[in-house]
Amino acid sequence: MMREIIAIIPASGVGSRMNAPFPKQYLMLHGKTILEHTLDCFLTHPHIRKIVVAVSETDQYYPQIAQLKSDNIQLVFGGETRAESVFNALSVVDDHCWVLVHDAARPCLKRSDLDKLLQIDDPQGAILATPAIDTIKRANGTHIARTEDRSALWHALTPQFFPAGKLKTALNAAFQQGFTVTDEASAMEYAGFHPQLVAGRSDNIKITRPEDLALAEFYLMKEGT
Ligand SMILES: Nc1ccn([C@@H]2O[C@H](COP(=O)(O)OP(=O)(O)OP(=O)(O)O)[C@@H](O)[C@H]2O)c(=O)n1
Ligand SMILES: C[C@](O)(CO)[C@H](O)COP(=O)(O)O
Repeated sequence: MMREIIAIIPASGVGSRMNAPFPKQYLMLHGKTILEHTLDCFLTHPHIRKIVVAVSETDQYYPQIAQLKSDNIQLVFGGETRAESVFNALSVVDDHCWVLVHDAARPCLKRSDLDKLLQIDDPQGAILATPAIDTIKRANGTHIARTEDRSALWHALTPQFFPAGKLKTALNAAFQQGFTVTDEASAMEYAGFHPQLVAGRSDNIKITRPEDLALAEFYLMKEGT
């Protein structure tokens, strides 16, 4: 049976680490906003029925937001945290659907990675991730406490792919218990699930700091899916 797949794009952050005059998702790269680049991957996918974008109430009057309105894009208001923005987006998604949650700040996602994730039919869900390639240190203040065994450590990326009803319940439980959720998988883990790790491309970067812009511009220029 074909699953009904909805994309959720949390795009309500302020981008404080970017130190830009406005939220980083509205910065332009190659003539488009970062948000538009991110949406392209989902708007052109035949198996994604709808895209829910969580935007902030203060940004709702941006001209770029007005241009977003289309038949398969629905806007909701984000929350104080990324997790709350995702939860608000889930409120307009039926429980039986599957949701692909992807950061607006990750515009370099390739269709090949999206398709890899969509092939997973694991009831515990799945996330794109890349294995740690640097030596990882645990800090004690400004000094090294110890070196971690990186053989089983992965960097979580997005999209993260879950049954909508399970994710809603997991996020709600995490909020109720005051558990800090920095990605959807951590809420699902808190609920006792063990989502699958799907190896993704390392160029699926999250634009976070000013130095990330030039790299994203390069990756977006590169051909290939
Ligand atoms: N309350 C929030 C916070 C973040 N996000 C979104 O979550 C994604 C990843 O978050 P991050 O990179 O941390 O973005 P910001 O929170 O905007 O950045 P910063 O932490 O530097 O302020 C971004 O697309 C951001 O817009 C969101 O929808 N709602
Ligand atoms: C969801 C995420 O991109 C996975 O690595 C990351 O947790 C977002 O963190 P941020 O501090 O909200 O950027």
